Amino acid sequence: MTLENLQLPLATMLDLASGDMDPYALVVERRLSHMAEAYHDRAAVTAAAGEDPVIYRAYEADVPHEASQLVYRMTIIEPGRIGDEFYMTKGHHHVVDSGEFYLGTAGTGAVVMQTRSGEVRVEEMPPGRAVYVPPGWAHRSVNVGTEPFVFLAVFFGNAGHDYASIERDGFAVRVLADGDGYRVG
Ligand SMILES: O=P(O)(O)OC[C@H]1O[C@](O)(CO)[C@@H](O)[C@@H]1O
Ligand SMILES: [Fe+2]
Repeated sequence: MTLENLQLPLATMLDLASGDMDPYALVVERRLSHMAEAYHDRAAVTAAAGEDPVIYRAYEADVPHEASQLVYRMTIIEPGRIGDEFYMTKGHHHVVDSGEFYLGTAGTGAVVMQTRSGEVRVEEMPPGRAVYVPPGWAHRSVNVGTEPFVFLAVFFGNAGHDYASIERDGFAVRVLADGDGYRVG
């Protein structure tokens, strides 16, 4: 066998508590201004706009975004709220319908999943809980706690990110503060 057409194996240190990776590339850093329309409390968006907080970021291993590849990332969602709505990711479908594997590693979070016909499921992702997002389900992760929420995601290299339908229609449910906890409203 020759190495000519073979990619070399890759090893990455993952700090499960902080989300740091080594080696890594910062592939996502989203501030409020990158997703202001996603939050329902417009006055709270305006109030936080000046500070324009970083809501989340993601580190990715050096895996090509191609078919047959498995891309892996650590995502860190900061604790915080815009009004009564917790910090969350923008959310997307995959361009090529394909599943995604999640593993909660620190903090307290949940993932909201929704089909194109409007069916919704919410799963909590405490450290050690794996959630499988099947093909055809849009997904948004939410930090419902007071510490950074960290999770590992693994998805196909050709999955792509389709933001348009979520930007247009949003998710059918929101994850909102409720006393010390949260409710899905
Ligand atoms: O692409 P969005 O919706 O901004 O969310 C980013 C997060 O979503 C994922 O792609 C998982 O679906 C994470 O790996 C990534 O960090
Ligand atoms: Fe995804």
